[in-house]
Amino acid sequence: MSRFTLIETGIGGLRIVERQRLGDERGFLSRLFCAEELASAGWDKPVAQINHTWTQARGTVRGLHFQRPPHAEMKLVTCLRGAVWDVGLDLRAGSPTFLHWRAVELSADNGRALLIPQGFAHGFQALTDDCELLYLHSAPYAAQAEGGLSATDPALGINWPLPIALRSGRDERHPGVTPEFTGLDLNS
Ligand SMILES: Cc1cn([C@H]2C[C@H](O)[C@@H](COP(=O)(O)OP(=O)(O)O[C@H]3O[C@H](C)C(=O)[C@H](O)[C@H]3O)O2)c(=O)[nH]c1=O
Repeated sequence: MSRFTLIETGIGGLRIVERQRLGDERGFLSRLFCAEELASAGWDKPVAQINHTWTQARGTVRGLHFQRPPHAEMKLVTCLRGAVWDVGLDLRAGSPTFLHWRAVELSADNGRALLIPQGFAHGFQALTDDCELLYLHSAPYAAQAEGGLSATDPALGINWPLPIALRSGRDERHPGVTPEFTGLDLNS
């Protein structure tokens, strides 16, 4: 009996993962990850790296980040403290939903995760102070393959729910999409 319910987002492979919590008088147990159960969700590689971020201020935006092939990675993003508005953006070359994005609220209360396939950019906005996220990555960090797009690019039209309170200098300097950008070729 799977502990996960997968919800399609309308963008192929980008899925919301609802977790079943097993509660009792002490509290609950929740399964964060299961290779066997999430294979059907498209997580078909070992976990290569696990990251933990803390974002102090409500309104902060991190992203939009991606790794270029052959370092493209899947991410399973879960919020363990506070709440975030989490965005997956399809950058797959030739995808019928190229440059389309979906957002979902992840929170410590709802325990859900966003499963982000290879070829996507990821970003989020903190909806509360003191947000902590746990990231499972299917590929190791490869600084030389890192890419970023502007979270405020009008061509993407991401309607962040709050005024953007803070971004890193690097995130503020990410470019917008250009006509020359045809996406990430996952076969390269
Ligand atoms: C992603 C990553 C970064 N780093 C180093 C690179 C920088 O020296 C420092 C902070 O990196 P950055 O500002 O890119 O981190 P975030 O902006 O918090 O990126 C995070 O938020 C966005 C929304 C994401 O999708 C990233 O995957 C996630 O890591 O950690 C590492 O050492 N390992 C890593 O896996």
